[in-house]
Amino acid sequence: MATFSKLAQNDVHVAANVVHQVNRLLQHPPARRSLLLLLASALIVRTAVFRPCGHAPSNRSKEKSPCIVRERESHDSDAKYFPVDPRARTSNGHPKPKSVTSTFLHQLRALLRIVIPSLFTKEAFLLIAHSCFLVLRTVLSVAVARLDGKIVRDLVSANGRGFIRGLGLWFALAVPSVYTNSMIRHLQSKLALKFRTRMAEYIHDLYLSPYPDLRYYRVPLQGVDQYITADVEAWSESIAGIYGNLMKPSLDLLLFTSQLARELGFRGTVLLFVNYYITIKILRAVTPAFGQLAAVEARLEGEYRAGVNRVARESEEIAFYDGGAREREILTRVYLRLIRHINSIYKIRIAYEWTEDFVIKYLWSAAGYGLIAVPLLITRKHQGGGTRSEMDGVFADRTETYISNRRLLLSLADAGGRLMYAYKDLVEVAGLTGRLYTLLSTLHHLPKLPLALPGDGNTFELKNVDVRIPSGALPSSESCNGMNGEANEKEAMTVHGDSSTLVRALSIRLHRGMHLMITGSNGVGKTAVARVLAGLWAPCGPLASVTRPSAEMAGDDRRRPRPGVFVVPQRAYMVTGSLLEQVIYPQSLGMFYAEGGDIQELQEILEAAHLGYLVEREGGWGTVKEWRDVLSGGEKQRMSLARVFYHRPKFAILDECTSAVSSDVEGQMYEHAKSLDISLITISLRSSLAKYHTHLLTLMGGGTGNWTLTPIMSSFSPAGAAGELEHTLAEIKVLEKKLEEACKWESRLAELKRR
Ligand SMILES: Nc1ncnc2c1ncn2[C@@H]1O[C@H](COP(=O)(O)OP(=O)(O)OP(=O)(O)O)[C@@H](O)[C@H]1O
Repeated sequence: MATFSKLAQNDVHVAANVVHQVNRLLQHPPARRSLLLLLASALIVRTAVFRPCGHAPSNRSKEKSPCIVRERESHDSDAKYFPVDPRARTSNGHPKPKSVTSTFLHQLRALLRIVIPSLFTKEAFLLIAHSCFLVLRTVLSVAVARLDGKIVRDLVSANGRGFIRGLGLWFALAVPSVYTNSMIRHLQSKLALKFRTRMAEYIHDLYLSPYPDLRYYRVPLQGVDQYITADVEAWSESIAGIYGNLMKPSLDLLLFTSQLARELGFRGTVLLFVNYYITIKILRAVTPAFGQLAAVEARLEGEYRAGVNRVARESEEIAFYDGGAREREILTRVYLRLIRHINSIYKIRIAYEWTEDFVIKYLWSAAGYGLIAVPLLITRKHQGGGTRSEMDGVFADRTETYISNRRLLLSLADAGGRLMYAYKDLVEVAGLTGRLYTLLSTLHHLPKLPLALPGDGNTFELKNVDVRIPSGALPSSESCNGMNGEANEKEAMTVHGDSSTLVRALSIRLHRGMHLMITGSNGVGKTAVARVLAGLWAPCGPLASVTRPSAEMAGDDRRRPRPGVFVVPQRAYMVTGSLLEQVIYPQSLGMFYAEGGDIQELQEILEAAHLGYLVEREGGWGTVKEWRDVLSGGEKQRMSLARVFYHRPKFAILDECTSAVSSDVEGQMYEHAKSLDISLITISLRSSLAKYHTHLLTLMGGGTGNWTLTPIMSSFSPAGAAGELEHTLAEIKVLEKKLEEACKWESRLAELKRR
């Protein structure tokens, strides 16, 4: 115990001695106070920021959810910070990278609002802590420079005690110095991660918006995955780094210059600033457009990544076609374009880095020698003469001044170098900022879909709807007009023009219990009608209106809500996850169990979809596989139907989703859906399906936009209904042929008139 207390006393003594010596070293009370203040704040920050690994929160449920679904109002109000600036894009729609301009500052401000929403956030706190450590590091650097001079002075004047004391202080200063350096690195990484999380959450909220009128549908940006993954990461890292990279050398420059100015006098200080000016002029002249180069590199990376993703996604089809060589050729071309660009950046960098090295390392050092020589050679020349000990003292003083100033000048050169690197980084950040801004402004200005009119909740109605192909561009030119008044008129989707109208003035009204089959030849616009019904495409036309059935909340007889509309697309989609999650999609596993999930019910649903064997074959409900590859085409389609049985929507839109299923199984599934009180809207060319429907919508095509809606009489025999459908399809073909001929005659007539 006595030993411990002695050791403790020793520690206290050593610490007191260190503080005393540092105080003496700094000499100036304000500098001393600020150093102590910074050390204290460093310790507080250390405790607040470093959470020991063993101190994980005991109650996981108390953890903040990583997903913030933003309020609708904040989505809308944020849009004003992201105006679409056409000058920020190139002709092919890609963002035009910027140098450090006002556009960059505007874009940066808009993005920083997202990652640091207020001063009372953890991000702001981390930034302040980071700044404190940066200031502390500069103060410590000055102290080290002064101490360096002092140690050499003691050595030259053979002061053994002073030399030993200086060495002790050297180690004492090393402790806060290394601590400060590691904290700066740690805080920078933490800041980058925080920025990334904020930005990723914000983008996820916009990209996969839960609001029906903001629903994600084909963002008109090529390689959107590159923007969301690599660009967000690179931007966060760069922004967190650039702050330290700019602030630290700027602080160093200020502090070292002020320290040096005291030694160099007026003439030396002016020369120092002339040196800065010349350096900036030279380096600005040789700095290439790094921002533009970085943005082009990110775009080419995105194209290469998209190519690899496409091959992975469509691997089986490519293998069937034996298209490996062709795909390799395409990928190689994209890859070589990327590599050529990176190589050209390297080449451009050589000249820049050569100049930068020469100016910062050699020119600055030479200028430094010159500046140090000014007081030594000129100002103090007249100080010669005196006794030997006086001369020794003068030499010791000069050596101390020389060593301190040389260290300060070397640090100054280093700070200058880092500032130049930071400038280069800043220009690169400008490119990334431009790309992220483009993504966010595009997401904020995606054309909103007009909301459906509230009906009685059980009716599906289209009135005077023109079905047109949307351009997918941002709202700028002509738009669909007339839907739900002026507000929607402005916001509705843009269109290519009249030739894009697939169906004109479509009016259909479906009640529960009615089943509609939509037919017509390929490319006539059947799926387009489904898109308008589902709300993915805007209905066009001056008097257009849509009434959609509403969802039914869970009640006594139902554990889960019943959607108004559920669409099964042509291409079966399998989600990442277990077999169970395939059936309940888009519901989550958590929701399934929260509603008292019933596995027996799921098994019955699979039986109804003729997939009862699947659970045993695949090793249970929890099996996770790449279902897209594991299930056959027909199985995937039956799984899609199983989802319909699980959710039991009021209306199900089935877009040719049973084409790979045998007719008898298809029929049984249709009957089962009807027995669950689901009204069917089927898109199909299979005449055998007509018998399960009450109405037939036939799209004429041929550019006319015409359509017919006829009831399928229940008194008809199935064979009769099928016969009627075949007859209709044959008639459509004849009409289409006639229309084609009419077009030819029209152009011939026009030609004759011209003559
Ligand atoms: N996003 C789009 N951009 C441009 N054109 C589109 C778009 N979507 C559909 N089209 C065009 O609209 C037309 C109708 O397409 P749709 O998918 O509705 O046809 P369909 O009747 O369902 O055909 P199929 O029977 O072959 O499935 C087609 O000519 C198609 O090329």
